[in-house]
Amino acid sequence: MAINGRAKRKVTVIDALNGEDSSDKRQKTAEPSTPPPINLSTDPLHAPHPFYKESEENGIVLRRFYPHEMSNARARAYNADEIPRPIEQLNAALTEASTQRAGVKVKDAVVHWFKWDLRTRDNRALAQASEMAQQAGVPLIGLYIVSPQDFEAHLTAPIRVDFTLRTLKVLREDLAKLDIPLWIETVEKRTMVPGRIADLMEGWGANHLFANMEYEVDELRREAKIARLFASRGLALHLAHDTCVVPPGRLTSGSGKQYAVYTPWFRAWIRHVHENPELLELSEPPAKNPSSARQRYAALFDCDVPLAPESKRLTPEEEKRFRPLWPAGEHEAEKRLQKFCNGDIGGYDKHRNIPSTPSTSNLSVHFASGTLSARTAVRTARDSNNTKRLDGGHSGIQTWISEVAWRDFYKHVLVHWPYVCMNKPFKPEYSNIEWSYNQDHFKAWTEGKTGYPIVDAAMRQLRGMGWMHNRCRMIVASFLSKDLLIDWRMGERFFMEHLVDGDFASNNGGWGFAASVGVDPQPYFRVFNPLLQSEKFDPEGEYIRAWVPELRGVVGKAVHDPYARGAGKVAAKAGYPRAVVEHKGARERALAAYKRGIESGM
Ligand SMILES: Cc1cc2nc3c(=O)[nH]c(=O)nc-3n(C[C@H](O)[C@H](O)[C@H](O)COP(=O)(O)OP(=O)(O)OC[C@H]3O[C@@H](n4cnc5c(N)ncnc54)[C@H](O)[C@@H]3O)c2cc1C
Repeated sequence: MAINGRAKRKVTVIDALNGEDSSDKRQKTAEPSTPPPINLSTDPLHAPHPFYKESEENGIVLRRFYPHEMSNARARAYNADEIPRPIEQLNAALTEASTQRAGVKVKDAVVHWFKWDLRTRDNRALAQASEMAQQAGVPLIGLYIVSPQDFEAHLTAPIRVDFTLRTLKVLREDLAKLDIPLWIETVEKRTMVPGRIADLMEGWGANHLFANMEYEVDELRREAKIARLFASRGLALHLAHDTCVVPPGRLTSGSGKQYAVYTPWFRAWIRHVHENPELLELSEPPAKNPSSARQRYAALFDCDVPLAPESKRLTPEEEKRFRPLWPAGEHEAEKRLQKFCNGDIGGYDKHRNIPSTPSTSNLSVHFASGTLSARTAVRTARDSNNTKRLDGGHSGIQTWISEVAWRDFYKHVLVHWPYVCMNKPFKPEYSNIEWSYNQDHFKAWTEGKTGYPIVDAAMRQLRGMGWMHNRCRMIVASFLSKDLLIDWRMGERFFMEHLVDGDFASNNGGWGFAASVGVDPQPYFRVFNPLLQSEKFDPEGEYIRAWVPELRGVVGKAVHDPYARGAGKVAAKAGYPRAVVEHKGARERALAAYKRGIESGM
């Protein structure tokens, strides 16, 4: 299936280099123990960005897995269509294999590869796999690969890994009721995943593999590799669009360009869904396997869900704290969605910015893990409205649907501007800002000890729950990148390492917005004042007192700024820190640094 296709391409840099694309080469050679060599070529497309050392030394570019930070020229070459995007490379691989794929006969079984689509209901590729299996009268097999190196490379938080493994248990049980086995296997080296899947398929006598698309760069490149490998081994790979309501690449402006601004994009999104109602049609869950599957694939039904890799394991205390907060599996997602659509969605537009009230859906973990599809969510919300239009009727429902659409938006961005997935900001010139790497300040931020109560409450919520309210995500991201002038990518990384709902596109998009380096961002000269944000969105200080016990004894509005509002003694006695920076001065410093960086012309 070709998507995001482009009729005609200019002569590309790749062509000019006789097919040598350093990023592809990296995929073939990168072994985590030996970082890829630094190419200090003077060719601007291959030379690193002048600040590449800072990004490596501060854990932003993981050299165990990836090459150095690319030059701005290389990012711009993607924008100028001079370097093929990973999605285009995947489409090319799928197109190359299309004739061969069409000729592949169904043999003994059909396989669905679960990734971040851990559900049986409304799962596009799973439904297609089931249909093929049914038509051929053969069993369907589920497959899940645990890839510890992907967890490392993608900074997957232990709480997210734990949620995933618990979800796999639910999924395995649900599939078993349909006599469908779920085979779960750990593959230590991520470069070995394609070959291992092919081996498993051959071992099971299965020729067809179905999977849903993932839009991050590593995954697109891996799938391109699988498409080619499968073609060489007489197997067939089928990919479906599932995670977004509108598949990436479908929405373009009047002049044929991808949208980089949300509002017109959202109007186009609404129009497109109204014109293509099938986008909100739900897929059938898989059908029951023939009972012979139980004998034939008996060993696959015995498969255990493994423990998390050691570096991603929760402590017993964390397990006790987190697990009741985040019940796993698609049934929980369904329950939560129904409850929200029958209740809080009504006041969502009014209350969603108040972090002390449970007014948002708390469904992000389910969207991120694929225990809930965005289609089901939008459709359920729409059906609880008094109109079939997504932009009509109840304003709480409309607003919620428009928030779910942000998730689509950031995935569309990722596909068209893939270098955002390679540690580059959407606007390459924002790479030239001279960030601070002050470790004391960064530590104070991560620990919720900056002396700014709203920031500290939010960071402690993140550590305490593995989740943070959206308003607070914006406040702490702005504080890190502007008040502390710390490289926003350190914050982006810290979020991924701690969020139960960590999703690359939404996290990167959110950081890009708040740090003013992303697509459709806050202008850089708009710097959140943490005190004003605190007074506006937590007027009574309930959120602050819930998460910062040192300030529970502070009465009234002093809780927003205890040392400046006469509550210094209480705060100091309870051990609450003084502000690490003074906001007004920090703001001036940030404005100057942003301006200098943008105007530096690198
Ligand atoms: C700096 C920053 C980092 C973020 N990192 C992530 C992340 O890693 N994973 C993640 O899912 N969301 C992220 N978000 C978006 C948003 O904060 C969360 O989706 C939201 O707080 C989740 O709570 P909820 O499910 O109750 O949301 P609701 O308010 O109920 O919204 C419903 C759903 O819409 C989507 N959504 C809502 N707001 C946004 C948004 N601004 N961008 C993208 N999708 C949105 C989410 O899937 C969410 O579950 C980030 C935002 C910022 C500012």
